[in-house]
Amino acid sequence: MGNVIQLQNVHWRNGSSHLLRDVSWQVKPGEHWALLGLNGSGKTTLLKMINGYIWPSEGTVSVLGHRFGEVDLRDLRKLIGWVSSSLQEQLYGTDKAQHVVISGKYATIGLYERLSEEDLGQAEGLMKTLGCGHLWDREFRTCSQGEKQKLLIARALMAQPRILILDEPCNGLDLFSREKLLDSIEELTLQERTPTLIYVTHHTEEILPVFSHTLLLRKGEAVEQGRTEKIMDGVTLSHFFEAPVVVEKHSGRSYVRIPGGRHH
Ligand SMILES: Nc1ncnc2c1ncn2[C@@H]1O[C@H](COP(=O)(O)OP(=O)(O)OP(=O)(O)O)[C@@H](O)[C@H]1O
Repeated sequence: MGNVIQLQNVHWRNGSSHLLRDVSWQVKPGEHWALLGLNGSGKTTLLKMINGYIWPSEGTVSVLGHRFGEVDLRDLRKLIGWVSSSLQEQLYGTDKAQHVVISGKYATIGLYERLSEEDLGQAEGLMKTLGCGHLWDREFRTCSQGEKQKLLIARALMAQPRILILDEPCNGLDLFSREKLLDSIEELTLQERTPTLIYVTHHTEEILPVFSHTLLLRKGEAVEQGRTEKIMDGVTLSHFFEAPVVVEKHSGRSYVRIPGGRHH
C-alpha cells in the first residue's frame, strides 16, 4: 500500500508571504500523527493543502495515492474528514444530536429524510464508541463544547473517511472534558477500520501515545518529524520553541514547562 499522505519539497507562497517552506512529509498506513506548532506556524495552511483547497507553488502533494493534478478533488475530499472546533458554532440550531451525526453521511448539514435502519445503527454505534450515546435525542445546541466535539467526530466518521483530521479538538474544554474527549479518541483507534488520524494541537500533553508520530511546524517549516517519543524530548523541543523548556512524562504523555517561569 502506498503512503496515506506524501508531500515532497512543498512550498506555498501567497503574494509576498512564504507560508510553507520546503515541507516534506510522509504518513504511512497504520500511523497516526500529531501536528504541533505555535499560532501562525502554518498548520491550517498545511491542512488546506491536504484537502486540496490550495495548491503547492512548488513541490508535489499526493493523498491516498492520488497525485494532485490527476484526481477530482471533490472525490478526494469525501475520503477526508476534517473536524474543526471553529466550525461547530451555531451550525445546527435545533437539530437533534442523532441528525447531526447522520447528516455526516450525506455531506449536508440538515437532514430530515432517508433515515435508514442502517444509518441509525451506524450513528448509534459511533456515538457509543465516542461515549455520547446518551445524547441521541438532545438538541445539538444544548450540548456542551466537549459533547459537541464528540458528536462532530461521530458525524465525520459516518462518511467512513480514510483520513480524519482533528483540528484542535480540545480548544475551549475544561480539564475533565478534555480528558474525556481524549479517552474517546483513544477508543476510536481501537476500532476496526480506524482512519488515519491527524491531530492538530498547540499542547504536547494532548498527544496521546496512540499518536505514533509527530511533526513540528514552525514558520512554515517542518523543523522535526518522527516517532513521538523521540520528538518529545527537552533538547528537541527547546530547539523547536527556540527557548529552553523542560519535558515531564506522565502515562506516556509529555508536559512542557518553562523553567523559572514565564519571563524567561
Ligand atoms: N491566504 C493567506 N494569505 C496570506 N497569509 C496567510 C493566508 N492564510 C494564512 N496566512 C498567514 O500565514 C500564517 C500561517 O497561518 P495558519 O493559519 O496556517 O497558521 P496555524 O498554524 O494554523 O495557526 P493557529 O494555530 O493560530 O491556527 C499566519 O501568519 C497567517 O496570518
